[in-house]
Amino acid sequence: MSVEVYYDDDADLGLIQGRKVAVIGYGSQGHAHALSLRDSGVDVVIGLPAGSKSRPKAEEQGLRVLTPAEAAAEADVIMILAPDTAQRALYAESIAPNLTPGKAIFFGHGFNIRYDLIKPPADVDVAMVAPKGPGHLVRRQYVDGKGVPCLVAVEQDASGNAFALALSYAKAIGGTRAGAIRTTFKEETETDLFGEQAVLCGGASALVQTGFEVLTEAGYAPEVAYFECLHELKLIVDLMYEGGIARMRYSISDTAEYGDLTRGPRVIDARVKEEMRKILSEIQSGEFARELVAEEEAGRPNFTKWRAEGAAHPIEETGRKLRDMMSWVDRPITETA
Ligand SMILES: NC(=O)C1=CN([C@@H]2O[C@H](COP(=O)(O)OP(=O)(O)OC[C@H]3O[C@@H](n4cnc5c(N)ncnc54)[C@H](OP(=O)(O)O)[C@@H]3O)[C@@H](O)[C@H]2O)C=CC1
Ligand SMILES: CC[C@](O)(C(C)=O)C(=O)O
Ligand SMILES: [Mg+2]
Ligand SMILES: [Mg+2]
Repeated sequence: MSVEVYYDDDADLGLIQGRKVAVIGYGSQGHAHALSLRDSGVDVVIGLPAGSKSRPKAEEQGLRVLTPAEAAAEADVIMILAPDTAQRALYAESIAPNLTPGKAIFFGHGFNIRYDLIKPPADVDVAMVAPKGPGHLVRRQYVDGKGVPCLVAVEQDASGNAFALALSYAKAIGGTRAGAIRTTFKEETETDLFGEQAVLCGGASALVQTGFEVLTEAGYAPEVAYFECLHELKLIVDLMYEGGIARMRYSISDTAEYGDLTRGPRVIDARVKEEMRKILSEIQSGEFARELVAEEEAGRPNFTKWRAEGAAHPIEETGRKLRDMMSWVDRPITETA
């Protein structure tokens, strides 16, 4: 199945330049969208609660900051870039009363629409512009004259022009420089959750921690285990990123490649694949979303405990010491904020 990809020449920047955009939230994605929209000639206002710690950052960058309700009231296009778990209450309290007919509500991830946590009225456009990369990279690429590919979707086309407007927004943040792929809220949400849970974040973190534990419990030095299980992962992933798994295998030794081909499938075996399918079905059925919402409503008791346990894992202390020896690992991820 082929996808539709749109580039700069397919998008009319004038559409978004003719609207006032409220960016609600000024974190990883919010700062990247807001600064790049502004640099693309768009009239932007930031919506943040009164006590938000992001307020000084946005103000230092010369942006006008209002409350979410005030920003939504002023704007024609309201981009929601607050945490997914905060969006339902934010929408009910501050956005819905100001989402008047003819406006557009945009998202950076489809979670709250896909799981019916937010139900906009029928007379507004509902669309998504979701960069496929962390916000700080989105901003850095824009500044460098490049862009991060993004997904664009329309859930509700009240104006008849929602896709063109979303594409225009994607152009303003650099997305169509690299390519904007048309998708649906359902596809973006389900694949994004699956990717971060099974492979990118959950799968990779568990693989690294487990490998480190096996080596250190067998008596090997934590420093050596860190290099083998975490540090070198970036070097290997960079090769995959540049030329696929085949390119990575071309670069490594025959010894490593033979071990990869024979041992990899023993680590990620049929049981792991079955578990991945189960994780996907929990995403598709809404079970994961219900669990996340319940955890949030209960005040994050498990989330907080598991986050602290992860931060206390011995690999973190070893990593801190070793990274001090690496002068090139010194570019803070927040530097564009
Ligand atoms: N991180 C990423 O790179 C990606 C994120 N996305 C999506 O983008 C969206 C934003 O995620 P992300 O950028 O990671 O979020 P962050 O956690 O980095 O930032 C959230 C921002 O929202 C503010 N905020 C918190 N609560 C509220 C509220 N009630 N009303 C208004 N603002 C609030 C925070 O302020 P304070 O500083 O006060 O907490 C902060 O400025 C999510 O939908 C996410 O799934 C999509 C692709 C990649
Ligand atoms: C991989 C994590 C992510 O989906 C992302 C940066 O794309 C997220 O939700 O942060
Ligand atoms: Mg993602
Ligand atoms: Mg995600």
